[in-house]
Amino acid sequence: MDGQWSRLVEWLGRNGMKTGSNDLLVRPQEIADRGRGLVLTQDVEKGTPLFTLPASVLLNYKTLRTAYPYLYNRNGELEDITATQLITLHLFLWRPNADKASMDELFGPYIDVLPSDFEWHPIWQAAIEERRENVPPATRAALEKAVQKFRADWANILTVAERFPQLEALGIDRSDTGRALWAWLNVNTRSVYQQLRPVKSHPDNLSLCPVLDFANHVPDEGDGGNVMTTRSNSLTFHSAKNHGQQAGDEVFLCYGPHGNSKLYVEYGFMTERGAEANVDDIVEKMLDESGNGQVKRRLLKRHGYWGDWALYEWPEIGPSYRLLPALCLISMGEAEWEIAISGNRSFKEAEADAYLAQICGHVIARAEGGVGAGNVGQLWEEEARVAEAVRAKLHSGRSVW
Ligand SMILES: C[S@@+](CC[C@H](N)C(=O)[O-])C[C@H]1O[C@@H](n2cnc3c(N)ncnc32)[C@H](O)[C@@H]1O
Repeated sequence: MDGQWSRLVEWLGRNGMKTGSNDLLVRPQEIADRGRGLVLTQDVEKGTPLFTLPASVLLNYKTLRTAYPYLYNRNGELEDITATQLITLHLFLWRPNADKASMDELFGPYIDVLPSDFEWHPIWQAAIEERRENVPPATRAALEKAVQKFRADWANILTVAERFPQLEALGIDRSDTGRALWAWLNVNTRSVYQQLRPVKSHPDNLSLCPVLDFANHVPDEGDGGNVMTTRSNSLTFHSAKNHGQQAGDEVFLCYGPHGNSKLYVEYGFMTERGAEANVDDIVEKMLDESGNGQVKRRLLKRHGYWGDWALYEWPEIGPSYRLLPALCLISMGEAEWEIAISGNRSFKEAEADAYLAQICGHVIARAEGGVGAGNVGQLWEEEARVAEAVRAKLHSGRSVW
């Protein structure tokens, strides 16, 4: 890593980044159970700028334009391929072979420090090894969705490659799905949101960022550093705003307010913070069995209360609030429910409590059969724990809504 890091810093310097000891205040280091992480090279106050990446060293659809100009329209936007797919294609083409350096003239020294494999990642195990762990239903559904997303992205990359002789000439090995997934997982586990297009929510708003992508996740936003971008698309990483830190301390980034199921599926790791259990499958079944299932489904969708029903341990023990209208619809007439949802009548919480207790029972029972090692075991254990906690709160007579 030392040699690769020196080459990366040298490349960053050549491309306009300030890399002096007072400009770049971090270096990568192996951290137990987290792979590599970023550590401080000196003591810092809270909110200190740790480094600035100029726009030219960020790997995104804008900086790839010189390599694939024929994929862009007159306004400089991608036409037939998404940013995720284009970056995946670029990494696929320039993945280093064995111990050799990447031959990419644009981003070679950066591509050299990307992870050498993702064989430990659940999406890899599902998509390449056809291996499915026995995980809770919502985690399984999310995993299948991610595998489908990868397959669709790879299929479109190949379709585009066929249409453009310039791409075909680069010699894409269509059968090398593992190489494609290596590239795709790099994008999906390491890119950060960066607004590159006028529309904030556009899916092409993402960049792979050298150095920053060594930062590991921390659940509390205030314990992680802050990413600030400028109009010229350069990016500065500031240390945590909650506290100062000392030389040798790890600096983190909060990847978002994600529960362990999402962290497991998307990033392949979990934290110790706050168990949760998604109960979509159980509630769907209860609604169907209560009669008029299709009408109830449409009603909940129309009012934005369909799905994403969960039990939480953090920041407070209880169900997601959106579960209340869904559970009330099990026993209420549709007309009566519409009056309640419009705010003109309140929901009957006592009835919802009874259904919630049933749901907790289901979660606890299914977790008994769901054993597994490591992360998988932890997912099941957390489901049971949160369901027991919610049930205990119900039994104590405290309101859970
Ligand atoms: C953006 S990279 C961070 C750098 C990475 N550790 C490396 O070695 O290159 C994201 C990956 O780091 C690991 N990771 C991040 N935060 C973690 C944490 N809090 N605990 C364990 N692993 C973590 C996961 O493998 C995740 O997919």
